[in-house]
Order: sequence, then structure tokens, then C-alpha cells
Amino acid sequence: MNVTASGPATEIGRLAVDLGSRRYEILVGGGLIARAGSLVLPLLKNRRVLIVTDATVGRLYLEELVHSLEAAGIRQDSIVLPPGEATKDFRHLEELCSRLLEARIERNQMILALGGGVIGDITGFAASIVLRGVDFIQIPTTLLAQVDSSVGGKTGINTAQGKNLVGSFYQPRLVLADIDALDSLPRRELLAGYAEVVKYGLINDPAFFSWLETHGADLVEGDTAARRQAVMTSCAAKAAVVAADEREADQRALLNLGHTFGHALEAECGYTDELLHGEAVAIGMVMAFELSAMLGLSPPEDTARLVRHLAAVGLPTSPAAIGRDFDADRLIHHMQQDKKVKDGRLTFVLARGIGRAFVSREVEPAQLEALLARSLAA
Ligand SMILES: NC(=O)c1ccc[n+]([C@@H]2O[C@H](COP(=O)([O-])OP(=O)(O)OC[C@H]3O[C@@H](n4cnc5c(N)ncnc54)[C@H](O)[C@@H]3O)[C@@H](O)[C@H]2O)c1
Ligand SMILES: O=C(O)C(=O)C[C@@H](O)[C@H](O)[C@H](O)COP(=O)(O)O
Ligand SMILES: [Zn+2]
Repeated sequence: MNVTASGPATEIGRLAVDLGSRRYEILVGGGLIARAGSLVLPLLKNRRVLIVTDATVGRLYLEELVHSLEAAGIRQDSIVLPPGEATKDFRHLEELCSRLLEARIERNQMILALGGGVIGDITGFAASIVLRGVDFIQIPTTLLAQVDSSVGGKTGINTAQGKNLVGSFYQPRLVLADIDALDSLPRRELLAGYAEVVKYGLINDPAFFSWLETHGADLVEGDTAARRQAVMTSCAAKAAVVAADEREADQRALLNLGHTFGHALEAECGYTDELLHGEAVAIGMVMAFELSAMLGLSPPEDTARLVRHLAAVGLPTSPAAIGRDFDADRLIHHMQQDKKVKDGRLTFVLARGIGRAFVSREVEPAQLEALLARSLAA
């Protein structure tokens, strides 16, 4: 943990994702939506943009964004999709592409994705395929999107076979993370995003995990400085991984900690509000630590410490918290669709303790079954 984010809330924190000619900046601070016009202007080849948002975010922030663009002399059209994970599907992708084309989008125009991870993922994917590629900018409005989904260029949709199974690697040209937008976020959504923040501590930053144990509750309760610090630290961690391994040949898989289990739980819940992505990740991270402890790799005290912290802020820590019965075979069936499967073998992100995650293809089917039997009985 070496990013410091002091200074007034309106001061802009700047980070970069170093991808050579596709390098882009992540700007973090207050009031960025209101300043978006002047911030995006230098990247535009044409003074017309297309905004994609969802109905909830649109009601809250579209007018402010449009006003800021107009003040900078930028014309805009907007497309509003329904809120929620169910929007990340083929039907809405088709609708979005059609509406971009009906709006006569041109290759030299910019798309602005204003919203959470759902809007960022589907808009980024549409941007990568419409006219064979149009530039886009991420304006993330959830904690999850600010610390994770807006950075790194994973775009896509869910399919009947599983989570994010159709998509592309397509980097944005800029990320504008306006931390003031987090003030209107429902607590449940904020907590879901917090799970991905905790993930960075668990992967390779034990000092950040300790910092979260001290400041996490303040962050959840609305402490702007704590939010800014957490977004900066998370984005710096993600940017470093993405710059080193953009297409997940190797170490980017660490960012998937908790996701092999989490995505299987989400699939079983049908991508509804029953289980949010971040909640699934919280439970999945505990399961990854339990599996690591079961294999004698990680001290059981670290699993207990993780569970204590997640529970203290109000996140679920086991499948039982979801309130439905899961079948181990069905979860394994979903896991077999994971994009990390190689030569038919599941890949897991395990840990040797907090801050010491690693990628493993050594988990035997019987060990996974034993872990699931234990987790599902808890
Ligand atoms: N591409 C990646 O690297 C990556 C990383 C992590 C997660 N994801 C994906 O992100 C998605 C989850 O994203 P999410 O948690 O942001 O969900 P989301 O986009 O569904 O947003 C959550 C809810 O909050 C509302 N909302 C958004 N901003 C708001 C605000 N400022 N105030 C009030 N309400 C607001 C939305 O309308 C929505 O109802 C999942 O599909 C997940 O797979 C992608
Ligand atoms: O950026 C990454 O890489 C991640 O794995 C971040 C995850 O938090 C995110 O949920 C991602 O969409 C999962 O990727 P997937 O490849 O498992 O679908
Ligand atoms: Zn995730």
C-alpha cells in the first residue's frame, strides 16, 4: 500500500494504466461528472459523444453530465438501458448496438459509459464491436466499478452457459471516478463493491488489508477521504496487474480471487438481485481461503480474520447467507465453464495467507468436493 490520497476532495488523483500506445489515465476525485466536459474534450476527435447509462444512474447524473458536456461545446445523444445484472445479455447488447447505429455513430466519435459495472461491461463490449471499434470512456458510478470494472478492459455479457462468457479485451481511453457519486449508492451496492476492495488486500497487500480493518467501516459510513484512499489504492493495484498481463496469460488471474466460486453462485441465482456480484465474490473469497486452509497452505486464523472483517462491515461470508440450498454438483458444473479452465482442469486462486495469493491447477476433484460439502453445510 503506497498510494496516498490526501488533499481536498476536489483535488484530482491521477493514476495511469501503462499499455504503451494504449496508455490511459484514471482520474479519481469529487465533482468529476460536473467537470467531465473539459476532462474528456482533449481526447475527442469529434465534438459529439454518445452516452450509455441505466435508468437509475440516468435519473441521478445524466443531466449533470450533459450540462458539463454542453458547457464544453460537446453535443451528445444518450441511450438508457434498464438497471441490473440482467441487462448484461445478448438481447440488450443487440438493442444497444442497434441504438448506437440508429444514432448514426461514426468511428471518430466517443462513447461514454456512465454507470456501474453492468453499464461499463456491456458498453465497452458494444464499443469494441460496433463499426469494428469505437473509442469509449468509463465514468463509473458504483464503488465496484470505480475500484475494479472500469479499469483493465475486460468487457462482456453473461450467456445461458455462464458469467462473462462472451466479450473482449478492449481498453477505455480514460476513467473518471467521481467519488461524490458514491453518496447516492444504496448501502448494499456499496458493500458489494467493498468486497472487491478487500480482494486487493488479500491478493498481495497485507498492509492494505490491515488499513481496511481500521478504516473500512468509515469508508462504508461515508468518509470521503477513506473512499478516495481505497479507490486510489485499488486502482493502482489493478493498473499494475493489467499493465503486466493485459490478457490474463498469467498473473491477471489473481484478480479472479473468489470468482470461480462466486460466478458459480451467481449463475445458480440467475443473475438477479438475490445475489450481487460483489456479494458472491465475498463468499467466494472465504471459500478460496477455506480451501487453502484445508490444503494446509494457509493458516486457518487468516480465514477467520477475513470472515471477521467481511462480517463486521455487513458482507455475507458463506453460501448459507444467500438463503437457498445449493447443490455441489451444479456448482461444479458452473465452475467447469470458467474461463480459467485449461486442458479440462479447473484453475483456482488460492492463498498462503492474507496478501499471499497464487494461482493453482493442483486442486484435485475430491478436494473441491470436500470443500463444497463443508461450505454448503455451514
Ligand atoms: N470488467 C471487469 O473487470 C469487472 C470487474 C468487476 C465486476 N464486473 C462486473 O460488474 C458488474 C457489477 O457491477 P456493479 O456492482 O457496479 O453493478 P451495477 O452496474 O448493476 O450497479 C448496481 C446498481 O446500482 C445502481 N447505481 C449505479 N450507480 C449508482 C449511484 N451512484 N447511485 C445510486 N445508484 C447507482 C445501478 O443502477 C444498479 O441498479 C457485474 O456484472 C460484474 O461481473 C466487471
Ligand atoms: O479484471 C479482472 O481480470 C478481474 O478478474 C476482475 C473481476 O473482479 C471481474 O469480476 C471480472 O469481470 C471477472 O472476469 P472473468 O474473466 O472471470 O469473467
Ligand atoms: Zn469481480
